[in-house]
Amino acid sequence: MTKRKREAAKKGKGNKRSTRRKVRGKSSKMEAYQELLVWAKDKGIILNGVEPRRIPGRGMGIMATKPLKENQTILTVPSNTLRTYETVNPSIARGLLGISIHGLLAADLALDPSPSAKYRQWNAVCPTREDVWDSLPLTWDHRLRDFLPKKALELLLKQEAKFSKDWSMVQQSKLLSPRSGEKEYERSEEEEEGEKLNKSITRDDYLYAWLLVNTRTFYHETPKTKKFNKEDRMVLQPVADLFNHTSYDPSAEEKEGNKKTCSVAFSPTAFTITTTRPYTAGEEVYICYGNHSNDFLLIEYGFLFDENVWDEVCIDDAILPLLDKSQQQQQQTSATQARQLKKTTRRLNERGKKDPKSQADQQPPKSPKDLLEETGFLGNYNLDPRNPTGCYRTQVALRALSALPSSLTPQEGEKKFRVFVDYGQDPWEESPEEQAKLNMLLAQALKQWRGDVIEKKIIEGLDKMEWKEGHEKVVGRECHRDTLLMRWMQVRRMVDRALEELEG
Ligand SMILES: C[S@@+](CC[C@H](N)C(=O)[O-])C[C@H]1O[C@@H](n2cnc3c(N)ncnc32)[C@H](O)[C@@H]1O
Repeated sequence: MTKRKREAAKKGKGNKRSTRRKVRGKSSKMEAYQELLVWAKDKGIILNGVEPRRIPGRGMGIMATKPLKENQTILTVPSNTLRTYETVNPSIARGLLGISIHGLLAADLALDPSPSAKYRQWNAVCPTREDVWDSLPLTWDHRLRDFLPKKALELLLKQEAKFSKDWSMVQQSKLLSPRSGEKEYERSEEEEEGEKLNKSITRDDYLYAWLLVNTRTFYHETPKTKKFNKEDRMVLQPVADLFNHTSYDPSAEEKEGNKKTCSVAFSPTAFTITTTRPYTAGEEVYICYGNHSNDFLLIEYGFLFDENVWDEVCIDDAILPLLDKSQQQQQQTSATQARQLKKTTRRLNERGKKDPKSQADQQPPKSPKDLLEETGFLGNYNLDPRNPTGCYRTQVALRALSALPSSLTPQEGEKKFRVFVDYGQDPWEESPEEQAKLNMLLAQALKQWRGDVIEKKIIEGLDKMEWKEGHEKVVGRECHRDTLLMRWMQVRRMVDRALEELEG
């Protein structure tokens, strides 16, 4: 990878999607959103001082067209315009009993051309299949999964399992199979409706619809949806789904770029979006999809923030090798001790004496890993901008690693560790040297991880791939690898910040 490209990736440039989108049929998109406005007005959707616009790098978004005050309702979407499980074509709903609501809405989008025609203006402003394939890792070459951070990979595998379940229900339903032979009897209206479905959809057609639903639905709780699992209480909302996401840090009111978003509310009659601060004309108006890390935003929404106060990175791959190593050492020590004890016992037996050690004393001492497993603290260690030197679980793991070797007996070590975990007191705090040792332990683990994994395995690994599209050694698309590289630059930044704190 050239220096220029790497710099571009670092700065978050080189995003194919934004460049291509700017070039692709600008005027047709302009018309599309204007048509959407006419359509929305006709449906009773009220926009007050805001309009959809193309935003470079973010597809469509919502802009203030005039100065807005705080607490101003800027969008009202009547409930009867929502696409819900109840608006799904009845033959699809009947054919997919038991599927998730997500899967059902996706089937409706992919299979039913008549509501698609009804929502033509809305469909026209949705991201294209190419946009979705550029940005969402579920569609990427599987070999790139080796280059995803641990949490991102876990999320992706869960998402894939959900998708596969829904797709296999669609495949097993009769909705895709062509009917054999003409029916002799007169068909009912519903059967005729069913006949109109687009039955030849492929996995990719369904995946596109499924990912559109994934990125555009809103939580919707009504007396009827309350009987569903939380994740099934979802609806699609035309126009409201054009709001982009921003994060907000309530603890840093004055921080630049830290914008309050709008509030979203729903009643039995409508969804409303209301400003929570003033906006100037021409400013993009965001909502907040939740306090999400960049791994989450990447897998679920297909983008990364440059600065994200809710970001975090899992450092299990830095900490778990330390725990494994200390467990191996522990096992070796225990084996040596057991051999010595056996010898002593044999000698005592030969002399007709009893072994003075009780059975309890012969139990091998617990390793830090055993202790963490026993107390529910094994794994899920994270760094985040709010806790640059590791989350509470990381602090627990460091204490388990330090307690045993630094105490006279394993029992004493375990007691010290349990004072921290069970009683919330920190014996390490009393001694600056001990505190410094904990910091050093973490700093060493992070440096090793940065060198061996982030630099060598990931960044060099991505670099080694041929960066020219179409070359046989290429894995995935250039924009996919750029995104991965960008993510790892962010991870490395978080690690460096932690090292500054730990060593500074
Ligand atoms: C609910 S839609 C918002 C409208 C969308 N931009 C569009 O063109 O239709 C969610 C998608 O918008 C994009 N998006 C939302 N917030 C973004 C942001 N802050 N930066 C970049 N892309 C964003 C992502 O592609 C995400 O999957």
